[in-house]
Amino acid sequence: MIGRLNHVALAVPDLTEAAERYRTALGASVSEPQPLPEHGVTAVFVELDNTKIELLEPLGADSPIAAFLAKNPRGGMHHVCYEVSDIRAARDRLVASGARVLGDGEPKIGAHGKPVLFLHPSDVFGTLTELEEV
Ligand SMILES: CC[C@H](C(=O)O)C(=O)SCCNC(=O)CCNC(=O)[C@H](O)C(C)(C)COP(=O)(O)OP(=O)(O)OC[C@H]1O[C@@H](n2cnc3c(N)ncnc32)[C@H](O)[C@@H]1OP(=O)(O)O
Ligand SMILES: [Co+2]
Repeated sequence: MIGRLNHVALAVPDLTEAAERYRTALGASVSEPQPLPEHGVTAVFVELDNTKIELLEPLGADSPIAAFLAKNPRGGMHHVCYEVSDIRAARDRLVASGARVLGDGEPKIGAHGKPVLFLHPSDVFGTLTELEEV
């Protein structure tokens, strides 16, 4: 069911500083900032040969990553994202296995313009897990 690793997301306290560090010290190709108000974050993507790194900073008062950054003020690994071909079938299979889907359970459009869902970290061994339909 799950396919490629689409991205690994890092929450950072300062997106501009993090993007610049990836560009200069790590020599990476980094996208321009992408505000995602419906998700409460601003994101950039670091393009790698085999996957992407998503750098995230909070956007707005109700950002879902604010509590994470309060606990991890220097930033930290926030979630992984796997690709699936049918996100509703994947959701239904995971819910049938006892996993909780966050939000109202309906896929939302993510940073890549594709439907995404999140599984509660407690149901996937402590790692917040995103699915993206490709
Ligand atoms: C979709 C656009 C973009 C894309 O790729 O396209 C993105 O990826 S946007 C990413 C930002 N959006 C989300 O993360 C949405 C899903 N996340 C959530 O709904 C929350 O972050 C949630 C529910 C996972 C945690 O919310 P919050 O931290 O406010 O709640 P708690 O503090 O009560 O935490 C509950 C429990 O979960 C543990 N936790 C929290 N965040 C993480 C994490 N990133 N990885 C692992 N575990 C996490 C937290 O420590 C608590 O554990 P407990 O043992 O109960 O103390
Ligand atoms: Co993501």
